[in-house]
Amino acid sequence: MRDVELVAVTKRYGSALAVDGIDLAIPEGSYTCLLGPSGCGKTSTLRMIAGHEMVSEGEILLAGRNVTTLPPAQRGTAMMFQSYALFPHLSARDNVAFGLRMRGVAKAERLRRADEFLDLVHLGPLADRLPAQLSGGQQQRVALARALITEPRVLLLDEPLSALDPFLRAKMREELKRLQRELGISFIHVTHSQEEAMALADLAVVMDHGRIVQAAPPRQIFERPASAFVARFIGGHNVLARGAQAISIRTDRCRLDDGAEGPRHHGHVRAVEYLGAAMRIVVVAEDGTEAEAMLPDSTPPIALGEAATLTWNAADEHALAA
Ligand SMILES: Nc1ncnc2c1ncn2[C@@H]1O[C@H](COP(=O)(O)OP(=O)(O)OP(=O)(O)O)[C@@H](O)[C@H]1O
Repeated sequence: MRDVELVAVTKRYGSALAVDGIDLAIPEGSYTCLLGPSGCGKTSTLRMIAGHEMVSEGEILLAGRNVTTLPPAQRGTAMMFQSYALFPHLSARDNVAFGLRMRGVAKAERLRRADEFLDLVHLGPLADRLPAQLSGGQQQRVALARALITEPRVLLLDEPLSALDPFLRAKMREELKRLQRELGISFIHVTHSQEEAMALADLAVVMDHGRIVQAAPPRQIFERPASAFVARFIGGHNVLARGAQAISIRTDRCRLDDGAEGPRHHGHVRAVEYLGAAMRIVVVAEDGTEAEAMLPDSTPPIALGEAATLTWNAADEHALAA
């Protein structure tokens, strides 16, 4: 069973093509991240699934039902926006209960359910506070509870973590994953962050210019990027030429020349960064080709401008499609 299926979905704004005939199947109860550079069509795709944007061509199925022309409230989806859009004059509890008011649920039942969902996001004790009396992270939990109280089959999240500081972002990230697992519904999450997608996704969907360039579990994308674009975008890879063939090699598989057999990249050191658990160096060859390596933090100091040779095992090279 699939929670969401996109069939040849295209979105045009006037003559501008934002999403270009994409097919995508999202398995039941899974966490999907849509990622890619700015303008690649992530948000348009999410908004078409929600019904906030009509498709120009193609079909959208939710749990096997064709919802292409249905309004948002009849789709079984809920959306959590980047800006949380809470009502400033309503308490956290009333904000959460609001989702049910629109559906004609009686007041006592609404408030009881609102408390249940506030507990789910660990905000039970703050139910009476107004949004202005809550931190950004807490407001976001209220918004999350408000989206979840309608018991959607699919929760859509548009860059939900981008407004948070790095510490809170990591905490909320864990929280999102926990909720998705506990509720057993599908989350579809738009992000700019490769790291976020890696950490959260069962299925990571990399987009470029309105197309899906790879859709696979994060580990598979990292170990076998489909193209030079994906290898560069996902990070942690060097993309190098082998004659007419492009290959990728993980930067953590590169090491300083230790005399062992293997491909080599010789040049001088252009950058050295101490990253705590690792040291990142960039080596530029005579012809301008760059390669970087994540070296163990125990590596002896290397000076800028020094000659250096990187090497790796040929078996770790991955051939890229053109
Ligand atoms: N309402 C609109 N009218 C016209 N063009 C639009 C509209 N919304 C989006 N676009 C264009 O469609 C393309 C895809 O936009 P979309 O917002 O889906 O990309 P995105 O990947 O979510 O980008 P970002 O990461 O910057 O939010 C872009 O070129 C954008 O300029």
